[in-house]
Amino acid sequence: MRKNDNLFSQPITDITDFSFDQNVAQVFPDMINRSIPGYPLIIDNIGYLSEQYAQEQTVIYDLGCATGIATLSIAKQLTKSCPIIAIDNSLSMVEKATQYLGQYNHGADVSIRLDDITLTDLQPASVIIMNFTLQFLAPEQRAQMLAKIYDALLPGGILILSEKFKAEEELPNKVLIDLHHQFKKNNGYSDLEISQKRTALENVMKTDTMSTHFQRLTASGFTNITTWFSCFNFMSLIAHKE
Ligand SMILES: C[S@@+](CC[C@H](N)C(=O)[O-])C[C@H]1O[C@@H](n2cnc3c(N)ncnc32)[C@H](O)[C@@H]1O
Ligand SMILES: O=C(O)C(=O)C[C@]1(C(=O)O)C=C[C@@H](O)C=C1
Repeated sequence: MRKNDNLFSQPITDITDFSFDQNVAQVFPDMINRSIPGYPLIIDNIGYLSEQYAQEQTVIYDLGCATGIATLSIAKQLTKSCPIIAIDNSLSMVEKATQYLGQYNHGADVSIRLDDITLTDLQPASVIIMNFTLQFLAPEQRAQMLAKIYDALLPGGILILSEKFKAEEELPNKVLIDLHHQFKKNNGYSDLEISQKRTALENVMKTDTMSTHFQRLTASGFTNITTWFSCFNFMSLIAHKE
């Protein structure tokens, strides 16, 4: 049963920075489904794209796997013989992911690791997923992370990168934020919940513009960058290594 996210429903006098602690891990599936437009569609297609681009006997990474929702989608759709390695640096998330993946008889070789993705070495891989994870790294760590991913990818490999983004100009940005907030309201979040969570995220989730994403990926060597999903201020793209 999915636990309802009401973490920000009561007035909080001193709002602390958002972190992926036990409280968040408990309600995470509900939180992410009600917060990111098109999340189930993104998850389905991550599984589909992973199966399409996976190369036999190479690794598939899910970096910042949280409770393992994308990992499971990959595991369910994969017909190739590829180990799936899901990594997160939150113990509560890794515990949840282990429990969640354990409930399914998906038949894939999945390992879930507690590790910091900025510090861990990556093995040669054909598919690397970062589904709303890069945005939680410090901005100065992001180019280095992408360079490491690019180095680990085999020719023909792909990165699937999903992010919340900001528009270049103030008014378009406001339009996207308003639409997102309306989406959250339609999913049962109050104005107070929306604003308190926004404050909690302010210091820890610094979003980039689409042009920053494209430029940084291109500078790392990626080609044929395609935004395959976009709704309000959320997007998912696929970037190739030739
Ligand atoms: C928004 S969640 C990702 C959602 C998940 N990928 C999905 O598809 O449901 C971001 C995750 O990244 C993890 N994370 C943030 N920084 C990390 C780091 N340096 N190393 C490993 N995991 C990290 C957090 O613990 C959190 O679980
Ligand atoms: O809830 C919001 O307003 C968000 O910005 C969404 C977002 C994300 O983009 O990852 C932020 C934190 C939670 O992990 C779930 C969703």
